[in-house]
Amino acid sequence: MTPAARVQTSIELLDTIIEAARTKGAPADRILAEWFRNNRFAGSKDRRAIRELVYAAIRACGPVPANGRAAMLRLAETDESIAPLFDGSNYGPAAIGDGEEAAEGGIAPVWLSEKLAASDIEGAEADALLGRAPLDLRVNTLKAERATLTLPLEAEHTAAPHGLRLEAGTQVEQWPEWREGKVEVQDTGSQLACLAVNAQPGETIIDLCAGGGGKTLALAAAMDNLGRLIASDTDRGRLSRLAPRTERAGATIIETRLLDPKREFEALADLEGQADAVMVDAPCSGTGTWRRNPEARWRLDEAELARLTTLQAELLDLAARLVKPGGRIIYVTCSLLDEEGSGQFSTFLDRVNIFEAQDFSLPAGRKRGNGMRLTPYHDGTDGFFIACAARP
Ligand SMILES: C[S@@+](CC[C@H](N)C(=O)[O-])C[C@H]1O[C@@H](n2cnc3c(N)ncnc32)[C@H](O)[C@@H]1O
Repeated sequence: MTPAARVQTSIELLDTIIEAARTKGAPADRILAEWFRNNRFAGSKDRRAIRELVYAAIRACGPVPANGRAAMLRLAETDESIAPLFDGSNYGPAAIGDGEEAAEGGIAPVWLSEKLAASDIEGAEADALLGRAPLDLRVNTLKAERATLTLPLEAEHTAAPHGLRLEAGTQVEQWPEWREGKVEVQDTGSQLACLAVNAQPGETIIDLCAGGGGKTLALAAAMDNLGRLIASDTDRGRLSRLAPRTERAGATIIETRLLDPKREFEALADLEGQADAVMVDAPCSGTGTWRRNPEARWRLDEAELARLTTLQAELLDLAARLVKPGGRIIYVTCSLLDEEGSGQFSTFLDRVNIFEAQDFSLPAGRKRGNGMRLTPYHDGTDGFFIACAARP
């Protein structure tokens, strides 16, 4: 493909991504993967260039752009190699018209930037939300040790005790060490959230919103495969992805429970007042993970945020019913909005007043309200709020 054709293809893909964000359709990475699958004429260099252009254009725009062309013109304002490719050539984009407007820049739609600023995420902190995430691994201590593991590429140690860092895009899934379950792909922030659980061998721990089980696997390793570890979620598809991962990781103590939305307690009733720890890795706006899916900024609206904060409160209340006396709740959200993080957690402590905030220390992060905050800017991790509530 010519460089101009790559730009035009990226514009068309951006049109699809923008429309999907407006209508809560497929995420950008899936849209790109499908296009690459259906257009085999695009070679690996074309695919890499198109991916770069599409993500750079998404990052360059704050509010939802009118269309892909406006998004690409926004990128052209900072990347001078792009404007000359609007040359009207075969398969290339039409020449830039007089007074043609580029999309608006910024961190996010205005309402969301304001909410972030009110949560002290502005300036360099906000800019870093749209950086590029490295590839972090967790060494699975059920099968290997960071100190002795050799990998095909040299990796640096992260702040997490079993964490390693590689360049974004490293194809670890092709490594024997990944296939043998010695390493898992997991952001350092997620690893530190699991560390805050302080999971011990022999405990009963519920990972209430386990999804595909990234954190469940880290908890199983911390528990040294001893005790009970219940992974629950309302999403059958996500939860079903846990089984092959469990097998690869050699985790033997994980039980999965599929929950019914609004009737979550029913599937967990036998665990009422039984858990040493409940981890609530709550569904959230994901403002801390924009490095990976920057178009998520365009999917969120105030109604969706309100739905999420209500659900988070309900899940905290459910966790409170499951914890035994002397047990703990670990609340985790990959959002940096206080209303999903420190605000949500403080409101919970006031509402269910038998719980007390418990201090804990992590090798990264700073205190925020009754918990800790990790940010891409300060900690080089995804953005997280992590807090612990103890039941006396
Ligand atoms: C932040 S993700 C969890 C990620 C997962 N813990 C991991 O480390 O890979 C939030 C999860 O909450 C789940 N969820 C949404 N509503 C729920 C509910 N009512 N009860 C339990 N889980 C729910 C979603 O399906 C999603 O998998």
